[in-house]
Amino acid sequence: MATSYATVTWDQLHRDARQLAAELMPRGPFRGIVAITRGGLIPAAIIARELDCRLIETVSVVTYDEEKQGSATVIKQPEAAGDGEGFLIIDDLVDSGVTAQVVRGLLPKALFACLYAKPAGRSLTDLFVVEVPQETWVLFPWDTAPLFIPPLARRDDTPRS
Ligand SMILES: O=P(O)(O)OC[C@H]1O[C@H](OP(=O)(O)OP(=O)(O)O)[C@H](O)[C@@H]1O
Ligand SMILES: Nc1nc2[nH]cnc2c(=O)[nH]1
Ligand SMILES: [Mg+2]
Repeated sequence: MATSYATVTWDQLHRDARQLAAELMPRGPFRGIVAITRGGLIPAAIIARELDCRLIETVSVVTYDEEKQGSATVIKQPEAAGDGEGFLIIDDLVDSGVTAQVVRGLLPKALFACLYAKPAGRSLTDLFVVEVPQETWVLFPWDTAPLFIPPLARRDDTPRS
C-alpha cells in the first residue's frame, strides 16, 4: 500500500529517458528494443530515437489494476525478439519485480533497463536511472492532469482565529 506519491513530469521523464539512453550507448548497438506495454512504450520511443534503433517489438503483461497487484498475464508475446539476443527490454519502472521476472523468462539473453526502480525489484534490472522508495507510488505524466486548487483564503477548511 502506497504511503506517498511521486509525480513525474513530461520534462523529467524525457530527461531520465535521455540519461538512460546515454548509459546504454556503450552496451549497444542493439538489434532492437522490446517495450513492455503500456508503461514502457514512451520511454522506449525516446530511447529508440537516441540510440537510432528502428526495430521495436512489444510484450504485453497485465499485472496491475490501478494500484492493485494481481498475477502477471502475458497477453502478447515478443515474437520478433527470439530469445532476446541483441535486444534491449525497456519498461518505465520495476516495483515488486514480477513483470520484469516474467519478461526476462521470455527473453533470457536480452538486457533489461528501466527509468525507475523500487528496492524489491531493482536486482532484476541491468540498468535504471532513479531509485524510488518501496512505499512510494510513482505517478507518470500519462496518469495525471493539472488540477485547480482554490486559494487558502477561500477554502472552507482553513482555520481562522
Ligand atoms: O515490478 P512490478 O510489481 O511487476 O510492477 C511494475 C510494472 O507495473 C506497471 O505496469 P502495469 O501492470 O500497471 O501496466 P501498464 O504498464 O499497462 O500501466 C509498470 O509499468 C511495470 O510494467
Ligand atoms: N504508475 C505506477 N504503476 C506501478 N505499477 C507498479 N508500481 C507502480 C507505481 O509506483 N506507479
Ligand atoms: Mg507496465
